Amino acid sequence: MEDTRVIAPGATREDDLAEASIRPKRLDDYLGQQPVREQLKIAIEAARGRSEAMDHVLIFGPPGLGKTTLSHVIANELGVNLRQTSGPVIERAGDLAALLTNLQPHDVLFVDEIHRLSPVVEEVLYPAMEDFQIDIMIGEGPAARSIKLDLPPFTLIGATTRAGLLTAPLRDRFGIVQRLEFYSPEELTRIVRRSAEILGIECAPDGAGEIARRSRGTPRIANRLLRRVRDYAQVRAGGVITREVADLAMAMLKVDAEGFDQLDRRMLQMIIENFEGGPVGVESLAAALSEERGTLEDVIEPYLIQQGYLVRSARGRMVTHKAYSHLGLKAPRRAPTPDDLFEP
Ligand SMILES: Nc1ncnc2c1ncn2[C@@H]1O[C@H](COP(=O)(O)OP(=O)(O)OP(=O)(O)O)[C@@H](O)[C@H]1O
Ligand SMILES: [Mg+2]
Repeated sequence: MEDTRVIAPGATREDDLAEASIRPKRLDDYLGQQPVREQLKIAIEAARGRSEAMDHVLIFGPPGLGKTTLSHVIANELGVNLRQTSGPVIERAGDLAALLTNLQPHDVLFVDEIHRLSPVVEEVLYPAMEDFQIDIMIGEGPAARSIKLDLPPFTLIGATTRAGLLTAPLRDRFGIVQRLEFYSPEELTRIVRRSAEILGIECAPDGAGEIARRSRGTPRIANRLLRRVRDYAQVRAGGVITREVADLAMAMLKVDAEGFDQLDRRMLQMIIENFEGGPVGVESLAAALSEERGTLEDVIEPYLIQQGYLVRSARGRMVTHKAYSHLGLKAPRRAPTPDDLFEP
């Protein structure tokens, strides 16, 4: 996903290049996500101890929280190879068969955007995950027949932005399901300080804290803001990132005190001004903002909801008092609730 917002959680090409050196490779460098790390540590050790392939893992969470990173970390810790592919790339059952039959025993097959697998490919995946077997068709027409192939035992790691997008039978076949949460400012501070050290950036603790607080709970954004603030510090402030320098740089980038940018604010403002604070359906909102529905649901909303600026109900999205005050607006005496739609 190419995006020009400085706080867009999706990866840009610049991110990919810059991230190569700072992306954690071991579990010890994968900061935060304590419960996830603890459970995986045990699963990894157990699999290694038994010399078996580890159970299949499903990782879900908003963009930029570390799904791809964690998959690589798992393979590294298991001491196996990782093959990477993604849901939309596997077009035919044969593509998947080729990937699976080329794995070494205990290897990791990482399928990004696993919710976008085609139904036909998904069917092939079920017996592969369950019994390490696939049925493939040989030949065409009347001579066609299906043969069973044994696969090396492997670990499938699937990543998706929302678990709800997966079909139930696929989801049920993962022994380990992990949800990544937004990072706390403290965790992000540690991530910023680690990245600064690797990149040789001089960053005072309060400077790192300021960057962390404005990173929407997302390591990818934290690392990107670090690079932008570094540029600013270098050109305007003698190279050292202090809190004041971070503040000035962020003002220039139009990232506000909560880490929201114009799109976040536009969305909250739109709900308030055009939809009386909500509830408004996601489709109407997407149309009004000229954004894709998926972008709102996967990228913009999760953090606004987690931070309590927005609530999602069956009737649509509503802003909270917090949103009014953040935008410097006076909230109606009672912020609307779904009950308002019913006659007394
Ligand atoms: N727990 C972590 N500790 C330190 N850095 C992290 C952590 N998680 C992620 N990062 C950093 O954030 C960057 C983005 O993470 P990653 O690419 O794994 O996100 P993702 O969840 O796969 O995103 P997408 O949904 O866009 O694929 C990584 O390159 C890495 O440097
Ligand atoms: Mg990823």
